[in-house]
Amino acid sequence: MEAFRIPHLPSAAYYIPNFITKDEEEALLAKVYAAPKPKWVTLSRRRLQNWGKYCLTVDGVRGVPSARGTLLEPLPAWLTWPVQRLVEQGVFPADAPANHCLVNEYLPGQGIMPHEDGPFYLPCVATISLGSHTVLDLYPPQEQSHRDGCGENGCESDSAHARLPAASLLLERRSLFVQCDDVYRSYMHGIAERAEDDLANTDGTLLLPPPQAAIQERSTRVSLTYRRVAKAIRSPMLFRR
Ligand SMILES: O=C(O)CCC(=O)C(=O)O
Ligand SMILES: [Fe+2]
Repeated sequence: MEAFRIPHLPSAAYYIPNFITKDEEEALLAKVYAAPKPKWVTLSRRRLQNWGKYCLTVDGVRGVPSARGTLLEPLPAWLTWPVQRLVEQGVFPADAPANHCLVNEYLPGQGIMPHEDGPFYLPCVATISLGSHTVLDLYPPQEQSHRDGCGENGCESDSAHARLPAASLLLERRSLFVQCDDVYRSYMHGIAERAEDDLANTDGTLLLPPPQAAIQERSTRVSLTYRRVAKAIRSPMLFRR
């Protein structure tokens, strides 16, 4: 992985262009869009699918995260081969592979507020981009008191937008982006709500290689974000009284 390390950032962020082939991208997108309608959670700025884990409410039914714990269910087969490739690539160890995947869909003009993914997961997230590039902004650490609401993707911050990103990274379609350890724990990441990106005019450092044209129009992007749930309970039976 060292060969793919992004310079000028703390330990550690990595970028691998063309991590998957065009055929693999097409097959993954077909599966994402073949998922049953109720699998989609529609938020104001994007839609998402949650695979591999679910949480219990105090009543013991599926629902939002709670102190009762996180339960794991196996990832479907179509989301499993990338898990294996991430192990082969050295992103996750073979004895602790990714066991959870959030699938995000962004239409042009949509994004995600600056946030951190939080202690729910081991400090490493691997993102495969499908269908479109995007530009991901990384924001340097800030005071605890500025952290706002917490939800499915971690803790968000409105105030981070007011600051300049430490880096803006071009994530091409079919690429892999990995953030671990210090970057995972202390930086926030977000995607500005834009329909196009002016790659000649970013606030922070832009990841090379530069594309042919400075203005890149976004199309619909689907991201597969693989993580490992830190502490999971494997059997719902534990919750029966
Ligand atoms: O779509 C992306 O690349 C970022 C998604 C993200 O930050 C998340 O799911 O927590
Ligand atoms: Fe995130």
